[in-house]
Amino acid sequence: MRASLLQIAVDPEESVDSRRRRVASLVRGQRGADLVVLPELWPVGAFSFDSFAEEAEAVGDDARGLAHGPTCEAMSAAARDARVWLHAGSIVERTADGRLFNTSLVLSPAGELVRTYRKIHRFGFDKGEATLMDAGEELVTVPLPPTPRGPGTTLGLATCYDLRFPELFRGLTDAGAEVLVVPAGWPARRRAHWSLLARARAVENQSYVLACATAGTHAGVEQSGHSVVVDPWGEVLAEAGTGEEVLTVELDLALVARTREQFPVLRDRRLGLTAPGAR
Ligand SMILES: NC(=O)CCC(=O)C(=O)O
Repeated sequence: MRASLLQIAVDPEESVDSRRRRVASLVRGQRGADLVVLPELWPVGAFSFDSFAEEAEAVGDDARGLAHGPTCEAMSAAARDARVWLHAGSIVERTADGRLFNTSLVLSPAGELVRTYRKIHRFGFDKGEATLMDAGEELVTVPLPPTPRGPGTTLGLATCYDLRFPELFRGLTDAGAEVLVVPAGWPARRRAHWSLLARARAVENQSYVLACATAGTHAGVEQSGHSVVVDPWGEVLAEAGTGEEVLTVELDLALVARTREQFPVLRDRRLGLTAPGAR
């Protein structure tokens, strides 16, 4: 499977509208890839808390006749034109009852919104995202069908701060995920954590990790960049620098099963142990 990660620069000089148009054209340029991945909250910026409410968008539902917001519309058209599966990163979703979520969108090569994932672990402790948004409650996997180039696979979805919670990734692995996709807006000052955790999640789950971050500086927070693709053995297949960049990588999907068979660490788990006296 050919995957392209688009590490998008989010800077205050560019309006949300023009970034949306620019990113749509970058996605259109990825024809030939099977899967394209964008970062977390790239339209508005993951740390632009003051703009969350203003830039919040509806997530539509064709079956119920509910219109899509502008990012979903633009990404749907771009996925269709490029004929790629598109993990369009995340947007600020506003629900009909006015709540906000950090919601990832997965679109098919026909431009159909097939799944959404609402970020489960909100970042900010008692500030920012953690106070402005509601938390998702559901683990999400997305089956991708085989292509003329190779077999199908199952994506497991997580977003940025989720990377610090191994139990979420183990849940995705138990649900069949083989390729863990992590859009992020990760600050440069914690870049060492980002790289370490992306490799850790790949090694412990014997899965590919596609971790796609933003570049640039917004709301005074310099972004890490360093999007990275890690294989199930923990090898870094490709890593971006700090600027806007496209990483294109060929994934040998059979390596997931081979690694799990040859080094069956997942089979050796001891579940249900408790400390003496624990209730
Ligand atoms: N947008 C985020 O979730 C940021 C996470 C982060 O900065 C960290 O975990 O460190």
